[in-house]
Amino acid sequence: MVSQEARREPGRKGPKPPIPLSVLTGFLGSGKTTLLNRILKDPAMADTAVIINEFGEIGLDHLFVDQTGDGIIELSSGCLCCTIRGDLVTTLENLLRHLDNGRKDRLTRVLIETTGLADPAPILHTVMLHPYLVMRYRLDSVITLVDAVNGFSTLLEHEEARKQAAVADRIVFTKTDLLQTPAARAEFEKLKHRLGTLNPGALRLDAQSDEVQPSKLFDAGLYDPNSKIPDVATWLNEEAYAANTQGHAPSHGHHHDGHHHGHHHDHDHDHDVNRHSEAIRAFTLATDRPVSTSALEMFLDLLRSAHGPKLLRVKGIVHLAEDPDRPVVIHGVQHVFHPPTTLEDWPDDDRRTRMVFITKDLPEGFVRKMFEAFSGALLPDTPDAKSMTDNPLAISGFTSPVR
Ligand SMILES: Nc1nc2c(ncn2[C@@H]2O[C@H](COP(=O)(O)OP(=O)(O)OP(=O)(O)O)[C@@H](O)[C@H]2O)c(=O)[nH]1
Repeated sequence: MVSQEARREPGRKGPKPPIPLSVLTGFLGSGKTTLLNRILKDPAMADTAVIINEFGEIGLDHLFVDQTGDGIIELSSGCLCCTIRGDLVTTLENLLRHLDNGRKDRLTRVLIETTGLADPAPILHTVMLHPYLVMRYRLDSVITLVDAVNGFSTLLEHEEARKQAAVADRIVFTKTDLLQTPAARAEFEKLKHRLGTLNPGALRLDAQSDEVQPSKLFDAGLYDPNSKIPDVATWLNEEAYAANTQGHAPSHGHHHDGHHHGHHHDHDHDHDVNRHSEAIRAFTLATDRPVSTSALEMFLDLLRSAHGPKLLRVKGIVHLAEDPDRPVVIHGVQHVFHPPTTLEDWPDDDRRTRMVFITKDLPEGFVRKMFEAFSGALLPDTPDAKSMTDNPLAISGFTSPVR
């Protein structure tokens, strides 16, 4: 699987390396087509297949994308995340078929542009859950465009926008050239602060600067094709989560459901920003203690079966008790986890188990307690482990298989 790719020597026979697949998302009018047009001119984008999802009876977006020909595939008459996932599977299969039968020479990456209202998770699931596609494609980056002018109010008002921001590996600010007034710039600061809570680990880029290039947008996955040693530190970016936790005192972790702040424009305090987005949290768990394989499986199984929809994104590297020299990498989007990957070695001296979480309506304390019950204090009758296994709701989670 992917770890084979990391070990592959040029010219050696074996399964073809998986093709990186990225998702370009962002709210309505955030500038997806504009950015796409710009990066498609870059020679690094040659041999990229772009799948554009239209929503509405007559697809128009492809008319505005400059490049024509084989590379652009339009999927219309529905939204990828809802009704036309089958079309996406067929399209991805056809691309492989063309590659395998020689009708297409090279396919270096696939980029899927979603509609502005799409939840990216089901699109990622389409690939992760497909037994063949998951072998031939690997999830590389989720790139989320955020309008610097309207982004703050969009985040406040639209759940889809918050989800798009929360699952991103890259956040690209668009329209920063329009931040002309002090008020607009102050609003932009609030937007950045809010994004820091939703998703502290994503690399931020400005569409108006030269930094928005394929090399910065892509290759955000664990595996850099140019390097044999996976860059786990960059991939997890756990320091960003730590800074985020320190920056937000625990007393701000709760929200006031009974009190809705209808007007949010002139409030800058965390409690006032938005009661909804407070439900999305980003945090990290770490432990020095090796984790047994069964404990890891139970923890993940319970999490994803009982709380799957609340796990917007989970990434981690785990020190297994049974195989301490070969860490296991986990990666999940909601209830769907990639098959865990075993690395041949630790990427650096840090051999702790580390996991980063972006959750919705799932408090950090709950996940932490559960993790401690299964990992740290795994002795059978510690109070935490006991309370977990005594919980009938928790037990029901054990029944579904870990992929
Ligand atoms: N000033 C400025 N305008 C921008 C920028 N990026 C995009 N726009 C403009 O914003 C409008 C919307 O951009 P699009 O690229 O069509 O946005 P989109 O996300 O593809 O839109 P939908 O497909 O409707 O979701 C267009 O008028 C663009 O010219 C930017 O960085 N600065």
